[in-house]
Amino acid sequence: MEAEAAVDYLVDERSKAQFDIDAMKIIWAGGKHEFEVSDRMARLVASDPVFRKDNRAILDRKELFKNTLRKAAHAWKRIIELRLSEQEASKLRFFVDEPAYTDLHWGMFIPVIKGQGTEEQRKKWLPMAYRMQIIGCYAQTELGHGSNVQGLETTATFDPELDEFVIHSPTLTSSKWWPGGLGRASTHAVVFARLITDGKDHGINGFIVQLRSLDDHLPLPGIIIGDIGMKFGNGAYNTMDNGFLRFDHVRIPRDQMLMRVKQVTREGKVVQSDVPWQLLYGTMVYVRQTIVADASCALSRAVCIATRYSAVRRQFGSQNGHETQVIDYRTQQSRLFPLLASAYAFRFVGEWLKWLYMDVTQRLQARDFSTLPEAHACTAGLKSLTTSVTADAIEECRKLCGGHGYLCSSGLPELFAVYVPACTYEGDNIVLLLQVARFLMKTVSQLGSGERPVGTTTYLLRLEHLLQCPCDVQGAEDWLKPDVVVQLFEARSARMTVACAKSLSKFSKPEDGFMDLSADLVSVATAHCQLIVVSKFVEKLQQDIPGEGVKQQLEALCSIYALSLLKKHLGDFLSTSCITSKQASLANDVLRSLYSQVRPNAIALVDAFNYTDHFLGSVLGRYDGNVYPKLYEEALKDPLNESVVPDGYHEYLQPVLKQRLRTARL
Ligand SMILES: CCCCCCCC/C=C\CCCCCCCCCCCCC/C=C/C(=O)SCCNC(=O)CCNC(=O)[C@H](O)C(C)(C)COP(=O)(O)OP(=O)(O)OC[C@H]1O[C@@H](n2cnc3c(N)ncnc32)[C@H](O)[C@@H]1OP(=O)(O)O
Ligand SMILES: Cc1cc2nc3c(=O)[nH]c(=O)nc-3n(C[C@H](O)[C@H](O)[C@H](O)COP(=O)(O)OP(=O)(O)OC[C@H]3O[C@@H](n4cnc5c(N)ncnc54)[C@H](O)[C@@H]3O)c2cc1C
Repeated sequence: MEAEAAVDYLVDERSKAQFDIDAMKIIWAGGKHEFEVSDRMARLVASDPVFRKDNRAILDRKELFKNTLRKAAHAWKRIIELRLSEQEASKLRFFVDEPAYTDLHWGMFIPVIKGQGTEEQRKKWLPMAYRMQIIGCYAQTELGHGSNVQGLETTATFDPELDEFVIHSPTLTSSKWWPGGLGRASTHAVVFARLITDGKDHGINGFIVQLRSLDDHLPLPGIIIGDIGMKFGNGAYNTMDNGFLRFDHVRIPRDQMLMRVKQVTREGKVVQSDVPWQLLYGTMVYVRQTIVADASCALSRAVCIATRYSAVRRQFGSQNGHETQVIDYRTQQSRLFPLLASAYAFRFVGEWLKWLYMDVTQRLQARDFSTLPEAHACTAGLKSLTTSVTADAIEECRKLCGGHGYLCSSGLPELFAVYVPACTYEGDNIVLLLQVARFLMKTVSQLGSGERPVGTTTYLLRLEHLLQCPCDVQGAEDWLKPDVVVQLFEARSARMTVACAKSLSKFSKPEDGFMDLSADLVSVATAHCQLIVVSKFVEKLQQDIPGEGVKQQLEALCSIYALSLLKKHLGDFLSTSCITSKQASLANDVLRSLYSQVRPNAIALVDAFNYTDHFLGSVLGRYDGNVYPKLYEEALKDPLNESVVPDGYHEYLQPVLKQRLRTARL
């Protein structure tokens, strides 16, 4: 092959940018300090050979898992040696880019003890967990029930004589099934089980249970445990040991029941504390919030690959003697740029959701529980919306890269396989949207009773106006006015919510209405969540945005985000009479001109994500655009190319070929 020239094939593209890219990098990272930490951690990981990840697709399961254990141990060593802060450590984990048992230990086991344990329990368990002297997981889902948490079957029966709980799996379907880190690594779990005292069932609660010996890692008596097997895709989520777990009358001391929400006294009396019982679901609220922030990362990564490759790839036509860059096709732009805009939109809504979560946490500490329902609805709804869009977008980016997108070396197949379960874990996306719809229906039904909607539902206070206001678009330029767009999204959501509430009121039993109208309720919830994302993008632009041209780029992306949603859900907007068909047609014209505005900035807008080539893991998304020689290099690394004649030739190919010769002679 020809010697490789050190050329940046995207240099011309970069020179077209009309904004200060360094300023945009800081906006994307969420601040100067955040940018600096992220940049440093990305480089640290990229330069460390232990964190190599280009061989994941070809390792067998055992090698893959052992390799993950090695990486996790090495990461932990580096974290201690370099005295990394929590923020730095979590960035380091992000750039290592490999699902591992440590995610559940840090992301769920520690938070569940923090959120549902008493002061005493936190003092006892957290120091060991922080030092990783114990490794924990979150064992809620069972073979028979995941979404329906109240339907879990594992029992925790109090034995007052010995002051212990007996944890038991009474049926096959009560086996814990799915918890990450459970299969091989965890020594402990927070197990969700039915609390039974004196023959009475008090519902679900969390219990800290030791699973494996801290000396030799063997399962403790009465514990049957293992990995649930290979999951979708090679490499991908198979670095994680999702596990099964059965209990045969396993005894734990009474003080291992997490007692912030409910307590069991020495005599076996159950005392409900004054915090809402829904705090039992609090860890899920926390993780859903992190999943929204993560969606913008996965989406931006796929978009970065597809955008760079679309600028490198040429097919047909002629531009100054060259074939056309595929990024210049309007169809490519209309598929790609809304995804680029969504990446930025999800970034900003993720920042806002983090703030909302911190706010609700502080209020809970001060015993103000009033914003909990809204925090639940926002985290559930936005988790659902952003993960569904991101999963579909990764697949769209694969298609945007044509045939080469299907190669593992494009980075997209693995990204897709790792990402799609986000639509299911931490709550199936449809089940979560139904929670949002329930919250909206409740909010609307309480409007007459003087209960004031709060936070993201405040717009429902202007219900009368929103139900009849015409859309304020006369000319195409009106579509660029943020207040016009926000009001339109409010009107669509309000009208769909009220229409559904009216249909529900016709049922004598509300549960029957919820069953019958569930598909419409999901559409209502989606409309409400899209309104939140649009509004938070608009609010972000009302802040001080430093850097030449940065605000203008973000304004264009915000309009693309909103108008492409309008185009996609035109049926909603037309059927609720929120807009006319003439206005819809104007919106389409504006979108085309916005795509032209973004086009020269596209490469710089994805460079602003500041992803290293190591993190992207994609030949197509390389920073220098040097795609073709690298595709060859990657192909030649495949084990199939290790020998010129394949293994199996003599046994299976040659005889067939010879037989064909004989047949031919006949
Ligand atoms: C190799 C490298 C290693 C590097 C290592 C380096 C070291 C590391 C250092 C640092 C690293 C940090 C790393 C951190 C990484 C973090 C990553 C985190 C990864 C996460 C991975 C995820 C894995 C997946 C986990 C799971 O899936 S856990 C299981 C999740 N399960 C669910 O989500 C179940 C879904 N079901 C439900 O939530 C509920 O059952 C329901 C659907 C809501 C129904 O509940 P039910 O009570 O039956 O229903 P209702 O009657 O509808 O509701 C009653 C009432 O409650 C309200 N409600 C419901 N939910 C909530 C809630 N969550 N909060 C508040 N309120 C709630 C609901 O609105 C109702 O209210 P009303 O009565 O008022 O209407
Ligand atoms: C990769 C991965 C990692 C996981 N990690 C963990 C973990 O660490 N710990 C843990 O405890 N769990 C974990 N889980 C389990 C996960 O939380 C559950 O799978 C998830 O909550 C969905 O529940 P389910 O499997 O019961 O789905 P089901 O509820 O059985 O869903 C099946 C179908 O039924 C539909 N459906 C269900 N209920 C309704 C309804 N009321 N109305 C309309 N449609 C409905 C759903 O939309 C879906 O289409 C993990 C799962 C995965 C895939």
